[in-house]
Amino acid sequence: MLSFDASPLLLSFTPSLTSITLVLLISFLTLKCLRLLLSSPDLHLPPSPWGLPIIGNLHQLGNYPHRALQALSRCYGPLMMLHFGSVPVLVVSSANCARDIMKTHDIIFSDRPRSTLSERLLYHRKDVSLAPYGEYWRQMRSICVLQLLSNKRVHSFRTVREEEISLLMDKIEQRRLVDLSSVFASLTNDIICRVALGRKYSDGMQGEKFTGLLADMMGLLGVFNVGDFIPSLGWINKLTGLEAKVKLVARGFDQFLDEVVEEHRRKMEEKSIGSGRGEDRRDFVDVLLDIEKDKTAGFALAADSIKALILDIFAAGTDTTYTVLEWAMTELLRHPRAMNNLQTEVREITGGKPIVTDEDLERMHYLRAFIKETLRLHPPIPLLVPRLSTQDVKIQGYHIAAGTMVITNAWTIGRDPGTWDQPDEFKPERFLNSLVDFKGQDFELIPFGAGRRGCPGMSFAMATNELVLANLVHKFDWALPEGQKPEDLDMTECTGLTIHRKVHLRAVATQLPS
Ligand code: HEM
Repeated sequence: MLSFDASPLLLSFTPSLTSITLVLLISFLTLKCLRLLLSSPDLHLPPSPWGLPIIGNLHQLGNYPHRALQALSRCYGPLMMLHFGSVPVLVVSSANCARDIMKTHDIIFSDRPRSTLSERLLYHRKDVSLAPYGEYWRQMRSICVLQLLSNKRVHSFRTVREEEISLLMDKIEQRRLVDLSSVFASLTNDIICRVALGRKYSDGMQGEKFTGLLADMMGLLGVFNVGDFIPSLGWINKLTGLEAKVKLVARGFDQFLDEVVEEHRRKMEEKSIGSGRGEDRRDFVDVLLDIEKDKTAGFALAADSIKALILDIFAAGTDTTYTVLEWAMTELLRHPRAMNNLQTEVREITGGKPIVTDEDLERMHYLRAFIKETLRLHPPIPLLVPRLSTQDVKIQGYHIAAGTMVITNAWTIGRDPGTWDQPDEFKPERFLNSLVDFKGQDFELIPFGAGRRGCPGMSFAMATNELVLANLVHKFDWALPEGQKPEDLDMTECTGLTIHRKVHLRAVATQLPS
């Protein structure tokens, strides 16, 4: 090791030289202090709860980070700076601050932080949700929107929705006591499978494998990966078997998707698409293979990108949609008056028709208000999807550095007493004479996020949610299983990325005389 003894040098200094050095040193320090003082407004950081060495604030998150962060924001305000290990994390907990991030400075906050586990599952960010902000993301997102999620495309899938909902009604008719959580999960899976892959994958060995893989993937996407925040602890995943599980699921899905793509290629070669199937019968994989083949999109769509897009649609679209249905039915069973209002509206508008259709939905204002209230109190992804700042910026006078991860607590924002009357009460009526919507313009209600990275699947999800709920209350009366009172209904949330019920929702259906 190098050592340096300064004393002989100091002794050799003449007095005048020493004083010059001293003056220089003092001036240097004064200048440094002045610079610090002058620049201090730029370094005005958001308030931070006290953290621990190495782990920072991780110990304060608990099992339900959206709730823990709400409690912290009550002490530290709507903009807090936390540290998850070594990563600075800005937590946003008010509509005004969310507007600053997702509207005023949207472009600065349009990137996503890296997540090792998700990257392995989603083809190293070749999907849309996790792709870094830039040209690749723009192209992938525009393919998803144009080919699958636009209003026009969503409308074109109406037959699929109607057929699947009709099958659901038949299932319920046969059962009486219904595990609503399970039937909603299979319904949303089946709908997405049909529009994305061209057929259902819910039966037989292949179906079992697919649903198992999907459940595993959703679980893994919600796992908190300590190595992303404390790199020195990355080895823990090897020890716990998490890394092996991620590899297994990623490989399993890759094989499954290879088979799906192969099946589509074969059919294309047999010319079954051009001749036998009409334009609107083509599924998402067909469209992606067309883009790959004729390169009209102006860029090459690689095989991994195709698989990543398909996987993204399942990861982003299934659990979220069924979670809304699950909480909506939970709240209906807890609030008989709301159930009565909804049934009255649906039955009046639908008249004697056997099923509710898309046209009827347009006039169902209570249904819309009811779903908004469900999304306000139970946003399926309460902390949205994290963003990453790409440059230094000032938000509400605070300095936010480039590379800061941003978490927006939609759950807390939805329960802000400054915005809502009796914010913890379930009152759909609050939306009846209100223009507030969840489309990303009103920051007090942002279950789908907002701005450039806002959810492109909103219309797709709402088309299913509205039609399912309307049909369920149109055809059946609903009650809790015998002996269970509405006030006793277990409301425990599960942990993870998408917050659905911990305990499956079961209810008794009684068919109305037609
Ligand atoms: C009720 C159902 C849904 C909810 C609550 C929901 C919520 C969200 C949220 C919070 C984000 C992040 C937004 C942001 O960063 O500002 C997001 C992104 C996304 N969602 Fe949804 N989503 C739902 C349904 C769907 C469906 C059905 C699909 C597709 C079939 C979908 C596809 C996507 C995609 C691809 C992204 C990534 C967008 C990007 O990063 O550019 N979502 N969603």
